[in-house]
Amino acid sequence: TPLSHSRLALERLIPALLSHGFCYVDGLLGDLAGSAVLDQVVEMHRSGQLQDGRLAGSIPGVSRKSIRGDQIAWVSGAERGCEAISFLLNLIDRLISVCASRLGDKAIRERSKAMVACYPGNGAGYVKHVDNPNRDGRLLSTVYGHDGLNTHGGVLRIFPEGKSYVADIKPLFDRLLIFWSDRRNPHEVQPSYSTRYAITVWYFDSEERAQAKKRFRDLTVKQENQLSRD
Ligand SMILES: Cn1c(O)c(C(=O)NCC(=O)O)c(=O)c2ccccc21
Ligand SMILES: [Mn+2]
Repeated sequence: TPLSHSRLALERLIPALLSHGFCYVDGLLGDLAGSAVLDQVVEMHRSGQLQDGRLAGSIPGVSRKSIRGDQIAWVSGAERGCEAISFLLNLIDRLISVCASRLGDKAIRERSKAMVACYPGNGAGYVKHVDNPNRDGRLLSTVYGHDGLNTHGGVLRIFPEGKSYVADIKPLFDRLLIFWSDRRNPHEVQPSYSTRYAITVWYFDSEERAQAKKRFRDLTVKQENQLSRD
């Protein structure tokens, strides 16, 4: 029920985010809805809707599979066959909106589309990175995992900035992880030896997002001016 979800947010998520910078909850949707989401993601994978993750700059002679095996698709939730994913996104939206007002003076008015990701279990993972290293507006990363119960590898390891410990979080079925997207949370996906599914949504800090858009506009204008002078 919605009440229990907002209480969950208040009692669990907010204190953890403020003290550790990340937090996960298990059993977010429950078995029935959780399985429906997993079924829709598996069907997207089976029907070839997930494409190879782009390489930053393709390295000649190195086969893509060896570096990046993740396959992704961006969904709004309105697509046919994404009804359960849409239900998940609405629930996460509600959770985040309850959190937003209590995470300092952050206004969260927009989010990314959902990135449906699959690691095919060939040992591929994702190198250590920060989601938002340069103030692109992303405030919170949410990762909804539903790996099969037998997870071989594929652990998400977070290296909380300035802390002496790391956090190893398995993408278990119906688990939602939330963490600050900025430099506080460098993280990696360790090599996965079984098919690993996850849905990621990023929530924007409206102020930071507006400034990032302005910087990008100024940069574009500057480049156009430079081009017209060349
Ligand atoms: C496929 N994939 C990712 O898995 C993560 C990521 O950090 N995942 C964490 C996780 O799945 O636990 C990313 O951050 C990411 C960023 C851009 C493109 C693809 C990406
Ligand atoms: Mn990431």
